[in-house]
Amino acid sequence: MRTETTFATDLQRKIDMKTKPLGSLGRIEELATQIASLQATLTPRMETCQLTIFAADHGIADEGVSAFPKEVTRQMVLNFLQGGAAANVFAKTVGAELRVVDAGIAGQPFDMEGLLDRRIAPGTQSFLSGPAMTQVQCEAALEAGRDLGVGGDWDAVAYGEMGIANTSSATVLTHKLTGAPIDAIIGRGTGLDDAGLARKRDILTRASARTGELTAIGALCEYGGFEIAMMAGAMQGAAQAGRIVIVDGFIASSAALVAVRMAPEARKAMVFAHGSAETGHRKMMAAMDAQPLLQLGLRLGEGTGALLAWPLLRAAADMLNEMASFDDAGVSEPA
Ligand SMILES: Cc1cc2ncn([C@H]3O[C@H](COP(=O)(O)O)[C@@H](O)[C@H]3O)c2cc1C
Ligand SMILES: O=C(O)c1cccnc1
Repeated sequence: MRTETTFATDLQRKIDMKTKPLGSLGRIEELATQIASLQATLTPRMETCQLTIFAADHGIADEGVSAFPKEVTRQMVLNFLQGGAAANVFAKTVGAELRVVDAGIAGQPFDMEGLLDRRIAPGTQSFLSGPAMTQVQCEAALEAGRDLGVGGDWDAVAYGEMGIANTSSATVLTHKLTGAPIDAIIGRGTGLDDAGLARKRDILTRASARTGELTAIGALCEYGGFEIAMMAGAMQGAAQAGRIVIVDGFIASSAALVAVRMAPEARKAMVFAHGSAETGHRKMMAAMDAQPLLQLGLRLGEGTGALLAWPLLRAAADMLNEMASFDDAGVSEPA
């Protein structure tokens, strides 16, 4: 049996013998190394990708922390099901599958084809005055996520979200899990003006003062959302199944942070797609020692950035599998 070190040496040698100057494919070489190591093969498969969008509502939305009303969560889910959102369009562009999960949208359950029902409750409670969810709800959301993450036969999975006010959840979660001040993490989300941002800052500061230091699951119960908890569970499940997890922007990264704090091994499966325009995203990246692949100024969520990064993963695997070596091509090695 191949030991871990000979595998790593063989893999590096395979990359270095390709017809290119040493290291000249930069981050693509790093990606190839990550993918091949995760799949434990020198010929990894990276052909199929599925994006799951988790949708849920947030009690904290009623405090006026978003530029948009709560109903938009539900309206956007209809838009996903009709194929009209940015995530639908990009999924088509890059050849990825898309599915949508109701993790806890406010109001009555939908009865619509194409929507997976994993509803925990019709939205969380406002975390200004008490926990967003009970421990039982939190564990149910994590478990439903793990099930969804483990299932399927995709080479890579991407996770996105829809939930008005979920940048507020992501902000307080990151504050609690990294210790970075709220001020260094908070942003305008869907586009708050100065007065709106001041209000969001006040609400989140007061909400965060309710509790002291928290464990990852404790922070998730207090300040999370059902879509964030389910996403964190899905990331753990997919990582456990040895599948690449493409992490989207600000909200998805807060779920990744929760997942990694609960199960550090999950980090190995994660590829961070892009640097969100929401400033606090940098704190999350630093906390997970991650360098996002793309810088596109995105601040949408839905998994849009994750989808755009998917072709880079395919390119990395194709490089390993299809590119000629100096020997194959009869190209001279460096003098
Ligand atoms: C039309 C529309 C489509 C979206 N798609 C994703 N988001 C993004 O914005 C929300 C988070 O920002 P905040 O915390 O400021 O509410 C989430 O639903 C996120 O997915 C959207 C927001 C809107 C308005
Ligand atoms: O980066 C993101 O995922 C993001 C930022 C702002 C609003 N919604 C999503």
